[in-house]
Amino acid sequence: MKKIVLLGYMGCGKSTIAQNLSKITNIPFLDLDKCIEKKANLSINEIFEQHGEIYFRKLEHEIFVELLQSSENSIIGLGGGTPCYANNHELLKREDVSSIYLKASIETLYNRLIHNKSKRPLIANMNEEEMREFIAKHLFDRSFYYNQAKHKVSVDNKSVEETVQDIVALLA
Ligand SMILES: Nc1ncnc2c1ncn2[C@@H]1O[C@H](COP(=O)(O)OP(=O)(O)O)[C@@H](O)[C@H]1O
Ligand SMILES: O=C(O)C1=C[C@@H](OP(=O)(O)O)[C@@H](O)[C@H](O)C1
Ligand SMILES: [Mg+2]
Repeated sequence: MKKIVLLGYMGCGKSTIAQNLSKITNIPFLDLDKCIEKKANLSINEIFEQHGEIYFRKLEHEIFVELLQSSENSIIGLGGGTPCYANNHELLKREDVSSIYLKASIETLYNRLIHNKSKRPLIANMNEEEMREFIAKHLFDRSFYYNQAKHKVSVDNKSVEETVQDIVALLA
């Protein structure tokens, strides 16, 4: 049983690539954020608003562990913070896990997130200048955890299809 785990900062393409990689490989995909929303019956924003981030991180860890324990092969798209809490980065090293860091530049992340921030509570209320500064510092702080991944794929200036092909080649 193999788990292909996609990780990286908000906006690097985890959810999108997981879905497209699944189409090419016929391996079922799961988006951890979607699994969390289903379990809580709340959106990510509502979980942060009603219960706070610590509650979110606890749920995120519990469901990540649950997904890794299933006997099925799967592709799992993590949330941007998953590797950075509850020692989840240690789970990326498991024998049955192929962990892949989708590495993006600050510019790439900013350009993708500036039009996609409303459902991301950590940046939803930031203006452009605050967001650019936040991403730069937050990515730096988190890079230790992202670099625990077994593999790294740059996503800058690549189409979804090109990134999927990079991952297929990597796993061959
Ligand atoms: N290779 C790519 N090229 C251009 N835009 C992309 C690419 N991959 C993802 N996107 C876009 O970037 C945004 C964030 O993608 P998403 O999959 O939600 O990232 P994550 O799950 O890592 O936060 C979405 O609008 C998505 O359509
Ligand atoms: O970086 C983070 O801490 C988060 C990233 C989000 O997932 P995406 O990376 O899919 O946006 C989601 O888990 C939540 O908003 C927290
Ligand atoms: Mg996502």
